[in-house]
Amino acid sequence: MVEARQVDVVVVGLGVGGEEVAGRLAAAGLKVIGAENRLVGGECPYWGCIPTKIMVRAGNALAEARRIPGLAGKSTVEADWTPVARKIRDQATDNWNDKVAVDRFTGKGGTFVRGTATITGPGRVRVGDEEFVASRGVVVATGTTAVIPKIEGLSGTPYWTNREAVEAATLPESMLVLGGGAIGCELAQAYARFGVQVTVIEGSPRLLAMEEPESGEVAQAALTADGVRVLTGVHAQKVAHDGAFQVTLDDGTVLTGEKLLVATGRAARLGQLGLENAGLDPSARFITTDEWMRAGDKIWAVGDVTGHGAFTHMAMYEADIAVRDILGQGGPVADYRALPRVTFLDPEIGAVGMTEKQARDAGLNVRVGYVPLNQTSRGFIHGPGNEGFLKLVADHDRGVLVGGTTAGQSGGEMIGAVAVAVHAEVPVSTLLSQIWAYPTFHRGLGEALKPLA
Ligand SMILES: Cc1cc2nc3c(=O)[nH]c(=O)nc-3n(C[C@H](O)[C@H](O)[C@H](O)COP(=O)(O)OP(=O)(O)OC[C@H]3O[C@@H](n4cnc5c(N)ncnc54)[C@H](O)[C@@H]3O)c2cc1C
Ligand SMILES: NC(=O)c1ccc[n+]([C@@H]2O[C@H](COP(=O)([O-])OP(=O)(O)OC[C@H]3O[C@@H](n4cnc5c(N)ncnc54)[C@H](O)[C@@H]3O)[C@@H](O)[C@H]2O)c1
Repeated sequence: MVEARQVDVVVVGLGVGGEEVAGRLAAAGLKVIGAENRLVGGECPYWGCIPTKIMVRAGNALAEARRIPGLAGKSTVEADWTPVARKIRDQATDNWNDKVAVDRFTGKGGTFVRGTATITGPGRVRVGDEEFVASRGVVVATGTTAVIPKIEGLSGTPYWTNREAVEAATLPESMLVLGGGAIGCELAQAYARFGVQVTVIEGSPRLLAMEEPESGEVAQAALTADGVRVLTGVHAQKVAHDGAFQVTLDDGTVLTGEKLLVATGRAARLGQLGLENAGLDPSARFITTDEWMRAGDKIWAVGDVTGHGAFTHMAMYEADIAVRDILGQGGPVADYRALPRVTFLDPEIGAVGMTEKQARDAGLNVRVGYVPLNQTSRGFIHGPGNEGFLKLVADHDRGVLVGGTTAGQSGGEMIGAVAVAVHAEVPVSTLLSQIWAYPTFHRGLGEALKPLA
């Protein structure tokens, strides 16, 4: 072991959040060590958001072409995965090579260290043979990895997680998907649109269990329309693999599939990080932070690892707060009231803030506005492909929106308007006096607002 190097900050994990923190601090002139044991950029560019949205975009193009009959003539669609896999490999991920990202960081003046970092004391981090002492502190941004449930026979089989599903150069004939959350649903629809026979097995009574019940219904209808078999309220009891997978459910049904995708959630792996050496609890599910992303003395945490929502925009948001704190720049602190999220199905399901149930459970005087998209002018014009709804949740006592869902064509774009209203606490009365362009999808928000007056 060589003598410990004195630096200003060590960032552990250079995924979305860590890369942002490390790059900005280095650009500001601090002596920054960025440690990453896999690829700089993290899950989002290599196995998450970007490649999966390339798949979704391609699948949506196929679906739209298949809507031409009855709308505009005839179409013959022949799906081909090759350009999708090529774009992911050659353009999006550089064949899973992070040289560009490493250069981006070192170009800002940061020092990059490849390897697994562990915290050895307050402000101290070891990576391989090197030890660093950070005078300002350590930022933990180690993200999450796929949870693999304890199901008899599963371990040891060649099951897939999102990583293998993203890296696939060719598609299987069939795929069983364990878990009907965002990952399971998005990948199920994309694969199905390329001709894969997909079955989704979801343990809870509905898909997208964290969102509005109506969102789960829309997701289930959309997947079913694409030929996906959706099973809810059932659990896998046993998994076997003999070239193909057999999954036995708790009701005795046996399902077979060429591949098995495990998409049953993600977890922060805190046990191996040495958090106890910095006074933090390594057995916790997530790292607890205050409004400045401080987890303790001279230690910050940002991104998935804080448990505030596993989204790239959350990692970027928290990174910005930690950077401002470390540089003493002040500004707004963390505020999670208007957290937006989009499940990239067709139809897209945008959501922000509280669901109706969350608002009721919080004891608010709730009013709800709801409009099916196909009952709006634009929905009528657009069909086929006009499934979805707009739902707004208001705190009637304060006269503001606390949440909303925009499911439908451009649902992920529409949610922006609701997010502004929730974030800025625009009075419902002000929103009701707004002019909404005709005939847009978002004009339906004006209708959904009416019962909230
Ligand atoms: C299939 C999929 C699709 C997704 N789609 C979206 C989407 O459309 N929109 C969206 O907002 N979010 C999406 N997400 C979530 C998004 O990818 C994550 O929220 C985001 O990557 C979190 O960033 P992070 O920096 O917290 O963690 P990560 O990106 O996971 O980065 C953490 C990094 O730390 C490294 N690391 C861990 N431990 C150590 C250690 N001890 N030493 C050194 N390095 C370490 C890891 O290798 C990793 O590179 C998706 C996720 C998945 C899996
Ligand atoms: N578009 C996006 O922003 C996007 C896309 C993908 C992922 N993500 C992020 O990644 C996170 C992880 O995604 P995910 O889909 O893996 O997790 P998730 O927590 O959203 O969904 C996992 C689902 O698996 C089910 N489940 C758990 N164990 C099961 C079992 N043994 N059998 C059957 N079902 C089981 C759960 O009931 C749940 O519905 C998301 O919560 C989200 O924050 C975001």
